[in-house]
Amino acid sequence: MQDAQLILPAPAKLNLMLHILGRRADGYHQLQTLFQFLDHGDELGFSLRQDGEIHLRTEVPGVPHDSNLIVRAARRLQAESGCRLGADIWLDKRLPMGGGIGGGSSDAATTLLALDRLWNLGWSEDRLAELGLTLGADVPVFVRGRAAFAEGVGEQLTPVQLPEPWFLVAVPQVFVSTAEVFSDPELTRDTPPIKVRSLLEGGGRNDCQPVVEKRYPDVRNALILLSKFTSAKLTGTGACVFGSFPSKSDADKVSRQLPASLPSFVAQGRNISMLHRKLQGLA
Ligand SMILES: C[C@@](CO)(OP(=O)(O)O)[C@H](O)COP(=O)(O)OP(=O)(O)OC[C@H]1O[C@@H](n2ccc(N)nc2=O)[C@H](O)[C@@H]1O
Ligand SMILES: Nc1ncnc2c1ncn2[C@@H]1O[C@H](COP(=O)(O)OP(=O)(O)O)[C@@H](O)[C@H]1O
Repeated sequence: MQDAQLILPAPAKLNLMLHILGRRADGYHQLQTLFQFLDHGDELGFSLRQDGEIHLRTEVPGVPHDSNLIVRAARRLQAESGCRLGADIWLDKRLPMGGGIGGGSSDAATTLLALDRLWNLGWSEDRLAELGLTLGADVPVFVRGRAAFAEGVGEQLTPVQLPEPWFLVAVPQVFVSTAEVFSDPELTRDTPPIKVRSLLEGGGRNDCQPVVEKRYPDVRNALILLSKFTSAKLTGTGACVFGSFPSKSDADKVSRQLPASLPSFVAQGRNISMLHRKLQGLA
């Protein structure tokens, strides 16, 4: 990482609510969800290579080099732009994988924005978000970096201004498969659409929660534990669960009361992602 020319964050996100409205012919689900960023995330370092090679210098257990979303994002941007330059990339992985807080998607978005700069491509945000969508449904919101109400499969984004409370995010030690949750016959798929203006802070439910609670007792236990202190909810398809607090010290206090078997972290909700705040500072 110390050899990197450009070091950028890849923040986590929360789905403050997630409704499932229906299913498209291709099996993908139509959602309404509210994304807010957290001031906590991975960190990536980038250095230019003249030989066109893309090398992720950090090993990620369980994820082969070529299937890492960082490498896939870099190679896709290279192919689409016709750029002959390459990159060495380092990753400081802090976010739990498969946690519903978007670590992989955020890493991919940070890679797209970093290499657009490093390779001097001058791509628009629209073009980067469109390419991002081919990598995953959550990549566009990280490319745009603004808290948003999302519709479609998560790619139709309406920026929103939300309160920025402190969140306690508990991390049950299980891996939840997004595809498995979405293929569960018991999943609610008929929630009526709501209008963005009718959304209240923290309002709305997560339609995936009953299915995930049933399949993963550790997630259910985490929700029960956190519910003793505040209203607790699942983010995305889990496994992480979260609750909000008016101050960091309130959140820290509850974090200290959770059992050692349930790791957690405290972070502030942000309407502009820390990636975009850093990029604006560099501009
Ligand atoms: C539902 C969300 C909410 O944030 O869950 P999390 O992954 O964050 O938990 C995301 O949109 C997930 O996005 P992402 O994790 O990028 O999913 P993808 O790789 O695109 O899809 C994984 C699998 O989930 C199913 N899938 C995903 C998104 C969607 N709107 N409908 C689906 O049916 C599909 O079976 C797909 O093959
Ligand atoms: N850079 C990456 N970071 C995390 N996961 C990655 C990455 N690249 C590929 N993956 C794959 O994506 C899966 C989901 O990752 P992640 O984004 O952390 O979860 P979620 O979508 O639940 O928030 C992981 O299990 C892993 O196999």
